[in-house]
Amino acid sequence: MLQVEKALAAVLSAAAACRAAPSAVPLLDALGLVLAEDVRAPDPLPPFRASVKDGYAVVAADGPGEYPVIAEARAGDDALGVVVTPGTVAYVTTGGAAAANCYALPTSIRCCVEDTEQVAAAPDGSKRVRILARVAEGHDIRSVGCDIEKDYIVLKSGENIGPAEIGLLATVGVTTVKAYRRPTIAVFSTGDELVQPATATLNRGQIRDSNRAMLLAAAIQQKCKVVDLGIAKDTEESLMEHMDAALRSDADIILTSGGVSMGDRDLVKPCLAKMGKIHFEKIRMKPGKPLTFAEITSNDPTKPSKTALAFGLPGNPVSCMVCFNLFVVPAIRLVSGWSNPHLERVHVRISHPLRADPHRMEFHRAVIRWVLDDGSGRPGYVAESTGQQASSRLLSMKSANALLEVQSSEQILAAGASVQAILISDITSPPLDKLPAASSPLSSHLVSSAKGALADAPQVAASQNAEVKVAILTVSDTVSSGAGPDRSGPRAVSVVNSSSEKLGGAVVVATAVVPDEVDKIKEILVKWSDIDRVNLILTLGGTGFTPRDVTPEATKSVIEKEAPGLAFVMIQESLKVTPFAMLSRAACGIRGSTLIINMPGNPNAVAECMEALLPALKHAMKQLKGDKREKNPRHIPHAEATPVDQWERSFRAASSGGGCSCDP
Ligand SMILES: Nc1ncnc2c1ncn2[C@@H]1O[C@H](COP(=O)(O)OP(=O)(O)OP(=O)(O)O)[C@@H](O)[C@H]1O
Ligand SMILES: Nc1nc2c(c(=O)[nH]1)N[C@H]1C(S)=C(S)[C@@H](COP(=O)(O)O)O[C@H]1N2
Ligand SMILES: [Mg+2]
Repeated sequence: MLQVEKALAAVLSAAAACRAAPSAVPLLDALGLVLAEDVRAPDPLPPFRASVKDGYAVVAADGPGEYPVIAEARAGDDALGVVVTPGTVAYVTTGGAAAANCYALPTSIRCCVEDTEQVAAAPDGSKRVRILARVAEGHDIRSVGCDIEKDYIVLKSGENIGPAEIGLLATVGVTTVKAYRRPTIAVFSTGDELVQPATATLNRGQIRDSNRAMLLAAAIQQKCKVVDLGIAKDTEESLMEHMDAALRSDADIILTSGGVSMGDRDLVKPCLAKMGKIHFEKIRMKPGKPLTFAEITSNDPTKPSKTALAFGLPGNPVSCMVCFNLFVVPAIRLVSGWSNPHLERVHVRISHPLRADPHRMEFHRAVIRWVLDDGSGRPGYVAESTGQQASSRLLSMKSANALLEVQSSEQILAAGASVQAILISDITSPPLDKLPAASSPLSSHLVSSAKGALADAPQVAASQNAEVKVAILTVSDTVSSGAGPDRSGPRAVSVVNSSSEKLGGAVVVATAVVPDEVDKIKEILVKWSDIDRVNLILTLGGTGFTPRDVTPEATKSVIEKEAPGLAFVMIQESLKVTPFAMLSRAACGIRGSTLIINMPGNPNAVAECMEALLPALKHAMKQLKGDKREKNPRHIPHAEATPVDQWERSFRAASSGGGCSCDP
């Protein structure tokens, strides 16, 4: 079975080759598309010296006083011929032209009308005004091109076009733009048991087809054109007919659901094999294991050869939808020109215990929301499960805005543990009557739901009472820039959770990702140590020899006492795994009552290093808390020791013929 990451990599490499050619798109139709060209400003903005506010153009040297108003330049006027000379002023409005050729001298605009007083008109009826304040030259004037310079590249190829970008295109006069079109997606369901959703009465053995409507909606939500190809029977003939129809529809992506597992009439895979190349057909994930991915080619002689990405999604509706989000959405994004097609991830804290699957990574459906206190005393995201997670139970997808990535393990993740959440929808504020009020600290909610949820499971203390509060810092330019997923952080969370008891009741209370920069690393180490008072910080990555590897330097600059023994043991044990372990310059040490341990960035390294440290970490944690009883396990308390004359003892040993190392 393929790992999820490897499967996604296979999908993305195929999708990259299928990227649709860019085409000219009218301005408003470009919304949501990806730009396929750089866009330059043909002229400066503002094209003339413009007033920032409503007020008066004055000669700066004149200063406060009463002056005749000789002209008016409103927004839209060209203000040509308006010349403000010493002893005169001109009324201007925001955006009104105040170009240099309007005024004889370098002038300033005293824009705040509030800094002036209207006075009675002159006997000849001309307007006069009292200026109350002195102004510096150029004050409140937008110089030519101060917002956008001529020839400036306002938008680059590869950028997503949202409303602001549409505004920028309009600003520089672009009304048709080159952009990547969204793929066309053909959808059909498979299964003899399926009937149309409109079927009022179901005969025995029949179920309504839910997946097709769901996938069509999901594709439309991704701004794709869709082709609805109905329901295929569980026969090779019907399946091939639907596949051909999908290719004839010029679809870039074909989505089928059902018939990809081990059943004797699961015929989608053999059909895909006949029509093209299957890239993979089983994934180590839950739900969604039977997902099949292929590239198939139309052999319609009347048309140029066309290759389409074919996803054989599992029949169970939840499996189908989870696979759509994890694999089809990134493929759509890449075909549509996105440079980073990955789904957005956030770290969340679970508000009740979660049992991990022992064999496969699980994508647990959840509703995440932002709360003022996520249980660690600080604001953060909290995740509520959508309940029973059977892959046939579409209710477990209802309202779900995230998939919690639960690494496979024998453990139960404690309430309050931190996991990575993959965003699959907007984070909306749920109806308050459904969830505890945002202000109530999560901790009270944690304890009640933990007690109820898995009474028989070994309860680990909820985070705020945790014996050992752990924080995990992923140090990586790649992950912090969003160019790739954080594989080490979630793995470290899982390792800590599975070692919780051996660590004396450890819970991950905070996770973060920073680039390989000393200041950024130091800042969070100091905050977690001095403010949040966590007991143990694990940093992941940046301990090697590359120029950007600076985690040890950052760590040494914040620790007060070194703990070289920990680094020694990690390397010693790691050398049994890889000779490259000698390349880790990991540093370990103590700041206040916080132990900071650098670990290598390889996801396996965390488990390997934690394994090496476990025998002594619980002891170390207790010592850090000042637990005086925590001495060497073989410690003989002074009070009980019978006084021994150490010299006498050595003399006797030496003179008893036992010989001594210093004897000639
Ligand atoms: N379009 C659909 N709408 C609703 N339910 C469906 C749909 N397609 C399949 N199912 C249901 O999903 C379950 C699995 O269907 P099927 O056996 O075809 O899936 P599969 O791809 O072979 O994967 P697996 O059998 O491992 O779930 C069945 O209970 C089936 O009735
Ligand atoms: N246990 C263990 N230690 C390990 C590794 C590993 O995979 N497992 N990777 C090694 C490698 S390849 C390097 S380059 C150094 C530094 O890795 P880092 O720069 O990600 O910290 O850690 C080394 N130590
Ligand atoms: Mg099946």
